[in-house]
Amino acid sequence: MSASATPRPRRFLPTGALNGTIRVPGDKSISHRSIMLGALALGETRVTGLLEGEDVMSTAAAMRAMGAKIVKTDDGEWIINGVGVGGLLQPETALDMGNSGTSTRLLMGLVASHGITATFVGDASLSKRPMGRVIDPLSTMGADFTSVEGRLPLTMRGASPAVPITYRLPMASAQVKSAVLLAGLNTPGITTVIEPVPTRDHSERMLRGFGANLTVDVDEEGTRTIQIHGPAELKGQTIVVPGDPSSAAFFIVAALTVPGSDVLIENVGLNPTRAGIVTVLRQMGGSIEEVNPREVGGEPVADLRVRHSQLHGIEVDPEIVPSMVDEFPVLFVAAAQAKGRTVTTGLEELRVKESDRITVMRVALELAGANVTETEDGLIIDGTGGAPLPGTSGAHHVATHLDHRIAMSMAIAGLNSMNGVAIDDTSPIATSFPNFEALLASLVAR
Ligand SMILES: O=C(O)C1=C[C@@H](OP(=O)(O)O)[C@@H](O)[C@H](O)C1
Ligand SMILES: C=C(OP(=O)(O)O)C(=O)O
Repeated sequence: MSASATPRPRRFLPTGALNGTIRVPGDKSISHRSIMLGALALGETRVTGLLEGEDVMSTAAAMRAMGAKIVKTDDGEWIINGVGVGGLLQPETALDMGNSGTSTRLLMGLVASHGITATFVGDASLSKRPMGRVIDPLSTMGADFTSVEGRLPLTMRGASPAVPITYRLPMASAQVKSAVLLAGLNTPGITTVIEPVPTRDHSERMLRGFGANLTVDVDEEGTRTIQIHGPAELKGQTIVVPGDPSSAAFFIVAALTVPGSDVLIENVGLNPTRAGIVTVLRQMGGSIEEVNPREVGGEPVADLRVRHSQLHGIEVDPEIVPSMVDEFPVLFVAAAQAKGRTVTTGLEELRVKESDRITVMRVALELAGANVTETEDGLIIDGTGGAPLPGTSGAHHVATHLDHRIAMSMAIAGLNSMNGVAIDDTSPIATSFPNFEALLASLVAR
């Protein structure tokens, strides 16, 4: 059981209606990539709206350790001066990835085609997560790894020159796809990733935006073939990071489930490869209105007006899973308060996130009085029909296992409950959403 050095327990009490306007922080996936590509580009990259969560700061520290100059100005803009593709320096000490799978796997891709050696370390949660999924293709490209069973701590020696490969993804993972494409940046020739099931496409969009020669072909079955020509030359860009739909999801579910709520969430990224949660919650009867749709930083964005709604259970189509892979914990919270049964399948990837999100959410929701059955690849949830959940009682605390999404999901479960929901540790929330508790407080009537 993993816990922070100084855990911060908290009981999230019933709030009454949530009302007001909030703006969620920048998208975590886009923030990581803007720092990585800025650090590899020639010239200056300017980023506004960067998520300043711990995960993204781990990426920034690693890119600094490999030679990039990264500073934040007084007005909140981030300025990155890159080293150029091929120019990464050997880090003098181990790269501390904290809790961040995205930092680890994407940076392993970058190091794989540079002639440097790097050691990756992480916290107790990250040290349990499988890295074999990137070690396999990157070894074929010529990188060499030392690890115990493909887990952190791990040392890798990049290949120079690396060998271009054609790699068919064995699981739906944007991190694996991105690791191979990023390795392809400094690999002479054409590196190809074949993606049978589409996953978030921020890497492809941003690599093109920085000037890489990258093509995407989609066949009649929907299989995507992505090719990058290396070595690439990237040029510094100006980037505006849209708000994170994965962070917005907590407040969408809060507003839908707490009676009387009416909340406007501004600037939410709605890239179709990320917006599955909005589709599914609408299928469940949720009132989510898109206001002022527009484009920010090459990504579709809108403000979302969300009103309390009577939700009903559905069978969630497994095909939509990759476009909402991080939103299932909070979807389970919505399902626990819906009318009737919600069935989810095809969620095997949830078992290898910061925690096993299927088992951990089953245990957490049961502790809060919900009716949940665990299957091999999902949960079946019989909802209350809108009535408040009992909540956790006495000294019982939900165990979050160093997983920010478990902590935030169960915080939201507390808002429409009888006793509130007590959580063992809120500190992991800072990995992706440092002002989550402050934004929640701002929506509660005083
Ligand atoms: O590429 C990314 O930025 C991410 C991809 C997803 O992971 P997988 O690729 O492991 O599915 C997601 O869960 C993670 O939060 C961020
Ligand atoms: C899975 C997640 O992130 P990562 O893989 O970067 O740790 C997440 O943010 O839910």
